[in-house]
Amino acid sequence: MPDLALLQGIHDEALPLIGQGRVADYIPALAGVPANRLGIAICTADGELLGAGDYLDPFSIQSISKVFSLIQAMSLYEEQELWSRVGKEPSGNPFNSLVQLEFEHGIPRNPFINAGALVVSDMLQGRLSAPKHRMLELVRELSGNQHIVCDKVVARSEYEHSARNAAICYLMKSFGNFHNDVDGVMKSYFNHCAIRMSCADLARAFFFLANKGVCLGGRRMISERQSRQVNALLATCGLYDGAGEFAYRVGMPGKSGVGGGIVAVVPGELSVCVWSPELDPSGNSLAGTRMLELLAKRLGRSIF
Ligand SMILES: NC(=O)CC[C@H](N)C(=O)O
Repeated sequence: MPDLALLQGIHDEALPLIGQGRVADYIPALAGVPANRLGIAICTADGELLGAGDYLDPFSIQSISKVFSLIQAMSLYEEQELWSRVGKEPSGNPFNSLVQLEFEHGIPRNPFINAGALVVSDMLQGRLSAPKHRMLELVRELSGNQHIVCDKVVARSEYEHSARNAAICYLMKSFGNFHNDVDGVMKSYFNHCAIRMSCADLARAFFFLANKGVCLGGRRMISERQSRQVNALLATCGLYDGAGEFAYRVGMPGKSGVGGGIVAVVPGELSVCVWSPELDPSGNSLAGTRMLELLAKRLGRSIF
């Protein structure tokens, strides 16, 4: 069982890695985040929360929001309709790559790269009257924290530097796989990415994937089968072109974001979130991955 001493030890061991990665700078508002932050929080099967380091500091969740968007789409669309517009395969390419999309006729490889999440956001736009608000409601319910908000400065900064994401949307539109106004969908997508949550919030929010689809508050968010499906996609596609390396080193379904957060789950046992803003070349938190690797090793856990 994880305890505070274990988490503190993992935190202290990863601390010297700070300085070896790079804070994301392609979104100017993110570049200003202090690089020396390091936090870890675990939510155990009985709902208890343990944390070490900066685990209560909110940060930009970025691509971690792609998991929340996917589960919204899974409850609004038939399985067949959803998966006819986005694939279930690892991309092996950077998260914001365009090349594969051209070859594959505008169908993104999976929902956890930008193209896939933008298609999912397009689908949500078609069914939800206030997508930004609904997302906040969802993360507040999942984490049990009513104070979670979106950072408008980060959302604006992303919008002002959105050429590549816009190109992805228009390329998909040219193939008939994007139906709504590009600007409107991108604004929702950036608002989702700019939500601020702490390791404690995210560890609690991902509890449902360790608990067969039922969240901490007791509500069923997705079916048990869907929960297994999401975990399978996270294990194969959650870390962009670093998914294989992450599976090898950590062995848990996980999702990273360029804000430096990574969430992971051991089904039936725990959900965990680590945060450290400096990233490796694939855009995954460098010290964060190390903390998860140490956790998996110390607890002797892996889904493989
Ligand atoms: N990998 C990420 O976290 C990317 C999310 C970021 N908001 C983007 O669209 O580029």
